[in-house]
Amino acid sequence: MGLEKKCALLEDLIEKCGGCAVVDGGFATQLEIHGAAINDPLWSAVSLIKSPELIKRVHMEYLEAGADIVVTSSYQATIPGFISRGLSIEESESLLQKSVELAVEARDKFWDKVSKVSGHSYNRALVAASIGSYGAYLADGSEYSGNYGEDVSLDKLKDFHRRRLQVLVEAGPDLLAFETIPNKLEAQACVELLEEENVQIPAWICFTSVDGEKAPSGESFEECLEPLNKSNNIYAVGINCAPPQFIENLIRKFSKLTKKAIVVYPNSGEVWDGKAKKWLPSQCFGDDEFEMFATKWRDLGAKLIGGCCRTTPSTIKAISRDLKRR
Ligand SMILES: C[S+](C)CC[C@H](N)C(=O)O
Ligand SMILES: N[C@@H](CCS)C(=O)O
Ligand SMILES: [Zn+2]
Repeated sequence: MGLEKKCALLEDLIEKCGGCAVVDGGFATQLEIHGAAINDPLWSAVSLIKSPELIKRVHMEYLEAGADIVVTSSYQATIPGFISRGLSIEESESLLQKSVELAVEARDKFWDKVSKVSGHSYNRALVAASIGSYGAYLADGSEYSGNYGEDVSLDKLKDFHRRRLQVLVEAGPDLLAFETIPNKLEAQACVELLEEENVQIPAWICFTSVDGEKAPSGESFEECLEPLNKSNNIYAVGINCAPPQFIENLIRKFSKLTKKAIVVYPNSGEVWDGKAKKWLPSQCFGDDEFEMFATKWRDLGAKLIGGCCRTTPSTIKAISRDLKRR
């Protein structure tokens, strides 16, 4: 299936949802709720090695909550990351492939079950392969600073992303989700790579923001979106894992800067301490607040809305209930 047909699948889904599809919530958060130990350089991707069944369970929980799109467990899964754990290249690539398979299996199993129930309100979900930023791989919280150092060039970022992208694409997801991109250079690397590799799967690129105005690097979103707006591979652009109170302003800003669909899936408002590897308490938003926010974000034009870290299936249930109240 070519790029146009895959884009049409996503467009159909958004239409079936009444104009705004629901993305799932914090994947790592739900793993932890089930007791997974992810204080690890591979973070949530450590579960691909240790507990693949749990990954499937978490996908199922988000599907049951009403997610129309599930994001795979590959955010911090990288070939060099797995190799530094003693795995071979072949084993590393097969874990990346597995991340897509687990989500596809969960989606198919769930859809097989609910599609037989008359009057159900679910849609057949799509699977988005997560591609975390270079900063996520560094595991030092630099996805929130954008500070990759002087020696990180466009080519280095493309080299970092290339093989993982090829393997994930080969595994056949419906979408690609570039997550927590903190600067223009990496956004540009991702776009150029999609083109160079002739990828036929629509992608979204989401940035983080720590001030609600700019990318973490200090670059304006006008600059950051410039290479994305020109690309046919990019279906949507937006923000993930930033605090929810920033989102309204950022949707307004993005609507002036792009014709692409807008995707937002903020975290709960807590702040990641990259050194201590834990979430610090901060102004934190619960499910009821997310439900109210979701209506507002939809009315402002967002086409894909969900939650990121520290949100759970109950958050997604609240968002889904709200957005699908027709
Ligand atoms: C989205 S952050 C909470 C993921 C974890 C981070 N890359 C780290 O390893 O510290
Ligand atoms: N999708 C990621 C989080 C991105 S910040 C995960 O939970 O593994
Ligand atoms: Zn997150």
